[in-house]
Amino acid sequence: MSVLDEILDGVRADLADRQAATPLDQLKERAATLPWPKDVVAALRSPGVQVIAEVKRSSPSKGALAAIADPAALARDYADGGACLISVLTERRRFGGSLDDLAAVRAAVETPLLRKDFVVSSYQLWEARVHGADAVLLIVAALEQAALVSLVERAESLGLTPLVETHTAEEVERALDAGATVIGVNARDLKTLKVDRDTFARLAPLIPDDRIRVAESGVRGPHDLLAYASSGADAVLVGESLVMGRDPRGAVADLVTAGAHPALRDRH
Ligand SMILES: O=P(O)(O)OC[C@@H](O)[C@@H](O)c1c[nH]c2ccccc12
Repeated sequence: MSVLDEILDGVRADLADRQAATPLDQLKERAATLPWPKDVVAALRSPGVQVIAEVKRSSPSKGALAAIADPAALARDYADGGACLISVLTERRRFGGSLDDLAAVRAAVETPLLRKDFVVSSYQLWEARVHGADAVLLIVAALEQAALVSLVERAESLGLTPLVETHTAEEVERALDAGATVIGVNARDLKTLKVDRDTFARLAPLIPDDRIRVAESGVRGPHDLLAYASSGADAVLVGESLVMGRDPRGAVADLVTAGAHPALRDRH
């Protein structure tokens, strides 16, 4: 069984518990009282390379990364540093996250938020909405094509922008067939956890210019952002190097400054 399969088993078990505790109708009623989600596509289309900063306590590859006692405070640092989108891991077993983290971050910042989890059911889209997300991650490798297509459509109908994550040429094809506007290329293979920073450069040419290309994982600092930018990235998604550093606000600001270099402007 791959790491991804193991994660998905745990995700489904936790999901079943939450579904037993909170009926879908209750989530729908709460969602109806909330403002419409923010326009994440517009935020990602701003000039230059945008920075997506991630709140992540641990990972299957490295174990514990950072305690993050106060995710809201970290998110405020990310927002002050100029992040265009904040990703909040909500998976509990391997990443140490929760929907409470997402809600706490929502209460603290105006920046658009991404629910980062292993979404396998539309119930999780409603949860994302109710806890303040504007975007959701959909991982192609975790979903049958029919499920991917319906989750993309359902997310959009709830006002949530799907970030559709790929790792191979075939997965890019599936993301495009599913109608994804925002396509992520993860340098990390979720089946083996290996990182290959060349993955983005290989797959980016397969993604048409009218889509938004997000390079995910492995960004250690501005030089990695610039390398991804030269291969066509519109945004980079950064976790580990931000949560492990002493100055997350400064680290985001340095990335934002690199991404705002005049040579990288007006890519769209
Ligand atoms: O911590 P990094 O190497 O900067 O990577 C961030 C992000 O790309 C990574 O957390 C991630 C990418 N895709 C995922 C899917 C699920 C969980 C986590 C992820």
